[in-house]
Amino acid sequence: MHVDIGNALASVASPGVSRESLERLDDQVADAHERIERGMANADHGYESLNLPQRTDPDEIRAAVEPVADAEALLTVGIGGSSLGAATIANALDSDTETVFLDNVDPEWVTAHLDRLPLENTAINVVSRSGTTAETLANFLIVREAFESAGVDWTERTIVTTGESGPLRDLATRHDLPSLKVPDGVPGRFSALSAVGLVAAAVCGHDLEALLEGAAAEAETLTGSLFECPAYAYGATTYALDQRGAGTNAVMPYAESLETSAEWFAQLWAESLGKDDLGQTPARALGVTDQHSQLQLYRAGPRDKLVTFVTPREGPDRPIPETDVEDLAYLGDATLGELLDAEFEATEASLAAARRPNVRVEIERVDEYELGGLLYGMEAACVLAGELYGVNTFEQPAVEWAKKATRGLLGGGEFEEAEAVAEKTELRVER
Ligand SMILES: O=P(O)(O)OC[C@H]1O[C@](O)(CO)[C@@H](O)[C@@H]1O
Repeated sequence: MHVDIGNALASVASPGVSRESLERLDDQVADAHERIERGMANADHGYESLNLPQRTDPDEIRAAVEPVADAEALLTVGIGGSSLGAATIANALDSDTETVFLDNVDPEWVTAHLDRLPLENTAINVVSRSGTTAETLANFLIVREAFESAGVDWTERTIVTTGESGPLRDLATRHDLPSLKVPDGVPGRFSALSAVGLVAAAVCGHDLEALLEGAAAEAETLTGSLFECPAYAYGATTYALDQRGAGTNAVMPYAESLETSAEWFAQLWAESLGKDDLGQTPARALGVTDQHSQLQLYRAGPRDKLVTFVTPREGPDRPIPETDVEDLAYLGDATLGELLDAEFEATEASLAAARRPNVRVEIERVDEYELGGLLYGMEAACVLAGELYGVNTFEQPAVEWAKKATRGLLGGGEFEEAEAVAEKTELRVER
């Protein structure tokens, strides 16, 4: 990926970061890079994520999905990092395989998906590192029941990706299901370039080697300076802007195919950096659509955010037909791609003109190689930012409270968190 931080400089934006500040910060980047390199070399928890381009075995993944490689549809049952990486890749790339990601427990929504999928020709990709995530297991039990009710042998259509032990590992063993292991030392939000993210890509027929080669090429750019490494330029600049008041990072891809990547980024950024009262709030946006929605706030609201544009340099195009509507005649001389590019450049300039910080992240095009580089680059940026914040990037203790409360509310044990739910302070305003 390529990064342009020009519109984040103090000479352009407020909040902004001066070149001098970036040069001082670069010393911390160099120290952080040494810790990151050491962590990778030692395969330390979390840092191991940045070794995935070398660790992941595409042949092992293809072998596991071989029984369902011809599936008409793929149903992925997982949540958070066990779904978003796979969804980012699947939703970015064209495939004849219909993909559905069950990463919520909305009964109407789950039922609607199950009712319309051709279950006899649908593969089930159930993913959970722990194997105990309530949403994933509840949805898997419902999916299994739906297959049984339809007379389809779910054991012939299911691939399991999970940890070394736990209920899902037991299920795979009991039913002799094709299974893959969630790699040790890789938190879910950093696992897109492992079996967790690549089983879906394999079933969809995507080029796993190209995804990993793009990631490996991005890994080669990791040097000790933000002025030489795009990932570190992004991680350091967003950190510096947050330190200067940009507490929100609105990620705005200018491609429908990259919309899910903003959702994936949101988990990566929030769950990695949101600790010890620190962290930057990721907001999800989409270009051009949000120029007619959130741009008003970004350009004229509080000076508390930066906008991260993610844009492919090239892609398929389509001419706009001529029109006899005089005011719109200029459109007939253009293509949709030219309109999209003009709108992106205009919006980027619009923010700079209002001295609102923004960063441009570019990839050549939306293909496996470039996507692998983007995923890896943002992961490396996040690891660097975590080093600069001084937080524990790779744990997520704050999510456990609600899990315990949920379990307590459903009679799954005695949890004081569940009691706290009952003590909610109310001030109801009824219609
Ligand atoms: O893969 P698992 O263990 O089902 O966890 C799913 C997701 O839930 C979390 O643990 C947060 O609850 C995420 O970090 C993770 O990606």
